[in-house]
Amino acid sequence: MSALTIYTDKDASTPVWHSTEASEIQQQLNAKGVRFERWQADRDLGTNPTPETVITAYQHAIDKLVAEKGYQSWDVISLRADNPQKEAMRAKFLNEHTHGEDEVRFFVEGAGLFCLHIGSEIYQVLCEKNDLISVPAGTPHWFDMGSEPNFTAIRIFDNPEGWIAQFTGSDIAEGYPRLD
Ligand SMILES: CSCCC(=O)/C(O)=C/O
Ligand SMILES: [Fe+2]
Ligand code: NI
Repeated sequence: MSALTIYTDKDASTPVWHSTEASEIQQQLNAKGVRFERWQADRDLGTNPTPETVITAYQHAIDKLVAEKGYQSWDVISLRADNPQKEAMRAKFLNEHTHGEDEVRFFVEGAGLFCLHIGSEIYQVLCEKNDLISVPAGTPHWFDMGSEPNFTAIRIFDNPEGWIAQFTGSDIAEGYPRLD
C-alpha cells in the first residue's frame, strides 16, 4: 500500500505525520509542489519484461505525459532480487541528489521508497504499482529499492539524454529508515 511518512530533517526517529490514504498523501505532496497520482498499471507484462514490452504496454501513459508537459525521452528501470548489480544500484540511489528537471516516475510493478528533502522536512513516499510521482527539479532526494529489489518504473525525462543527477555530498540518508 502506498504510504507517506514525514520527519523533520533533525530527527529521524519520530515521524511527525503518516498516512496510507492516497487522497491524504496527494494533498500533503501537492502542497509541496510534488505531483502524486494513482494511475492504472493494468497491463500484463509477463515475467521479467523487456524495456520494449513495458514501453509498448504503457505508450498511452507516456503519450499523456508528453502531451501535457512536452517531455523529451523515457526509459524503463527494472530491478529484481537476482540482479548481480543490485547492491551497487541501491547504493547509488541512496546518495542524496538533485536533477535539473522534474523526476517523473510511473511505477508499473513492485515498490520503492522515495525520500524527499523539502525545506526542513523529509517526505518518505512509499511508491507502489499504479503510482505516478513527479518531484520538482532541484529537490534533494534519495531512493531506496531495498535489499531484495522488485520494481519496474517508467522514467520520463525533460531532456534527450535521460538520467542526469548532481549528488549533494550529504550523508543525511544514512540516518533515515529504509525500505527494509
Ligand atoms: C524509480 S526510479 C529510481 C531511480 C531514479 O531514477 C532516481 O533518480 C532516484 O532518485
Ligand atoms: Fe533521483
Ligand atoms: Ni504504515
